[in-house]
Amino acid sequence: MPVVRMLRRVACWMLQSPACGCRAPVLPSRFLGTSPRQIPMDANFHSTSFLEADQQRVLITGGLGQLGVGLANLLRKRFGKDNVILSDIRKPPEHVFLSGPFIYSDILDYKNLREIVVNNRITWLFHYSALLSAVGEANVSLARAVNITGLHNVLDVAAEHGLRLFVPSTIGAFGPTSPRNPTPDLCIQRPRTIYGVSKVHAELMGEYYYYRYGLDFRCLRYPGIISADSQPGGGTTDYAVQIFHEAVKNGRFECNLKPDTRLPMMYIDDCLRATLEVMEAPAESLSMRTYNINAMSFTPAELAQEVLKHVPEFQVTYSVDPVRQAIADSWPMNFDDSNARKDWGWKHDIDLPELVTTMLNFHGSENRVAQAN
Ligand SMILES: NC(=O)C1=CN([C@@H]2O[C@H](COP(=O)(O)OP(=O)(O)OC[C@H]3O[C@@H](n4cnc5c(N)ncnc54)[C@H](O)[C@@H]3O)[C@@H](O)[C@H]2O)C=CC1
Ligand SMILES: CC(=O)[C@H](N)C(=O)O
Repeated sequence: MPVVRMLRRVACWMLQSPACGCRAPVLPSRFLGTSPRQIPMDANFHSTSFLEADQQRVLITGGLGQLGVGLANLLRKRFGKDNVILSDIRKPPEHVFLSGPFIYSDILDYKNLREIVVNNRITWLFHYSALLSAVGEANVSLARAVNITGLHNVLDVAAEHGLRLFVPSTIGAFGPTSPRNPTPDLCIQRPRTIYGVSKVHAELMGEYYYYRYGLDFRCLRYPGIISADSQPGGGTTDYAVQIFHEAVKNGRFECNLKPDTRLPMMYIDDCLRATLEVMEAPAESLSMRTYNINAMSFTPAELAQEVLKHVPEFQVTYSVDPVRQAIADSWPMNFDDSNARKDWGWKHDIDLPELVTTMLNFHGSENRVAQAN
C-alpha cells in the first residue's frame, strides 16, 4: 500500500477512537511493531493452556512500601504463596522474608527486570515502586529516575512478554487547575509536583502502549491510603496514618496540614481489593484504562473529631508544613469514581467511623502487647 494511503488510514483509525474509550487497540496489529524495543513478544504467552492462563505468576515491584506487603498477602490467597513474588531494593524484615518469595529488583536495571520476568514466567506485574509526593519534592532527580525511567523499563518488559500490567496513579495526578470538588476521571491534569507529573506520564504512556502495542495496561488513581500495620512512605496524606499511632501511644498529635484540608482517603483493604478487582475485570467491561476510585473524604479536624469519640483525652495541634500544605491545596477534595462503579462494579466497604474503630483497635491491641512485654 502506498505510504500516503497507509498513513491516511492510520490517522482515520486514531480519530475514530473515543477520547476515553479503550475497547481495543486503535491501530491494526499489522501496522505495529511487536514491542517498543523490537524484541519479539513472548511466544509462550500465546500458547498457554487455559489452566496455565488461569494460574497467574505475579511480580510486585517496590513491594516493601506501605502497600506492597498487603497486596502480596491478598494475591497469595488468590494465586498461591509461591506464585506471588515481592521485590524491592531494600532488605525485607524477617516476617516478610519468611512469608513467601522475595527477590531483589531495581526497576532502573532493565536487564535484571527482564531476567526476573523470564526466569519466573511472570504473567501479571504490579508496579508499586515510586517516590511519593513529599519525598519526591525533596529529591526531584531521584523521583524522576524511579518514577519515569523505571516506568519505561516496566512498560517495555510488560509489552515484550505479554504481561498484564497494573500501575497505580493517584489523586496527585491532578493539580490546581483541575476541578477539585468533585474531580472526574477526565479533566485538566496539570499537577505541580514531580510525583504528579510522573503519574500523569504513567497514565498516558500506559494508555499509549495499550493502543500502540496492545499492552493490557490497567491503572487506578488511589486516594490517600490508610493502613494499620505498615508505615507511609513520605506523602502528603501520611498524617491520616500517623494520627492513630500517636493517639493511642501519646494521646496527642501534631498535624502538618491545616485543620480544614479536605482530601479523598481509603482504607488499605478497600484499595487492595479494588486493585485485584480491576485486574480480574473482563477487558470488555473496561471503557477506560485509568479510573478514579474513592471511599471517603475528610479534613484533619473531622478525623480528629472521630478519634475523640474513642479517645476522649486526645489533643491535636497544628504545625503546618508549607510544602505538604501547598501540595494538598492543589489536590482533589472529593473524587468522582462513578465510572469505576458503573464499569466493573467498584464499591468501597469502609467509611470514616469503621476506619477509625479499625485503626484504633489495631494500635490499641499492639500497644497492650508492647506494654505486656
Ligand atoms: N500510599 C498511598 O497513599 C498511595 C500510593 N500510591 C501509589 O502506590 C504505589 C505504592 O505506594 P506505597 O507502598 O505507599 O509507596 P512507598 O513509598 O511506601 O514504597 C515504595 C517502594 O518503592 C521502592 N523503590 C524505590 N526505588 C526503587 C527502585 N529503584 N527499584 C525498586 N523499588 C524501588 C522503595 O524501596 C519502597 O519500598 C506507588 O506507586 C504510589 O505512587 C498512589 C496513591 C496513594
Ligand atoms: C496520595 C498519594 O499519592 C500519596 N499518599 C502521597 O500523599 O503522596
